[in-house]
Amino acid sequence: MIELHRVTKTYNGVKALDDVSFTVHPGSVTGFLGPNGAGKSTAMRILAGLARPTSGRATVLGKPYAELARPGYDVGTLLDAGAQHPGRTGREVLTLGALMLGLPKSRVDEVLDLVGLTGKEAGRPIRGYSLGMRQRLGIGHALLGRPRALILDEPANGLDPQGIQWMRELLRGLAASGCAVLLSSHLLYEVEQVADRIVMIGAGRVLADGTLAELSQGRTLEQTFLALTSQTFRTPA
Ligand SMILES: Nc1ncnc2c1ncn2[C@@H]1O[C@H](COP(=O)(O)OP(=O)(O)OP(=O)(O)O)[C@@H](O)[C@H]1O
Repeated sequence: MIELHRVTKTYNGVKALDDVSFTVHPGSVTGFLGPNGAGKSTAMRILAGLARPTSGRATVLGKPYAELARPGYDVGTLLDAGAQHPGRTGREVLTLGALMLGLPKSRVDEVLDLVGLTGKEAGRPIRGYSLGMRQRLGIGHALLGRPRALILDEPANGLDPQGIQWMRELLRGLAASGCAVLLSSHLLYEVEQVADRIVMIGAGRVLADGTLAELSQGRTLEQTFLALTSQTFRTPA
């Protein structure tokens, strides 16, 4: 379970998150949607222990990230696919991750296979990777410890249609095995295909939280999104 309970985050007096609560249950893919600057990354960074809430509580499997005894086994995160050192190879990144978790080297090959990176690609420095390859590597890194919760910030960016279909099946499979998946994206059609629940935020506040059917009521997710978020845009003076 991934949970935010009444989380507020203030940067220099500006509320990036304002009393935000939602829950991602085991066995579900929850799409986390909102316009640019709505607060999605801030919420995910707080859940991953990279930022502190100004008030409220953020937990994964019942505990704040910093209190998890085995974080790499409990939660996998992909917050910025570009965050790896460009001089490292994909295999080196995964091997370092596996070493940190005490996993055998064979797990690196399993994960490469899972995310569809070939041995040749894995042996190349990341600076030569396409965005889609970086995303695949980042997803693989998040999955190394077979975590029970996944926090993925825009993982579909840069994936080609086959890659998007692959990710859809991967995330559905992970949810079917009991994983709680929180997935932010601006690709509304894709979210519609993969998510069973949606949390929509705008200007730091939760605008909607429910199943796709509850939110859409016969409309597309895009129509629902535009209707709900239009009030959160500021009109230029
Ligand atoms: N470190 C920071 N310092 C100051 N303000 C910040 C910081 N991080 C985020 N913000 C502000 O918090 C608000 C929410 O930003 P955030 O990156 O969480 O939005 P987002 O929904 O992830 O946007 P996007 O879809 O563009 O990635 C924005 O107004 C942003 O400028």
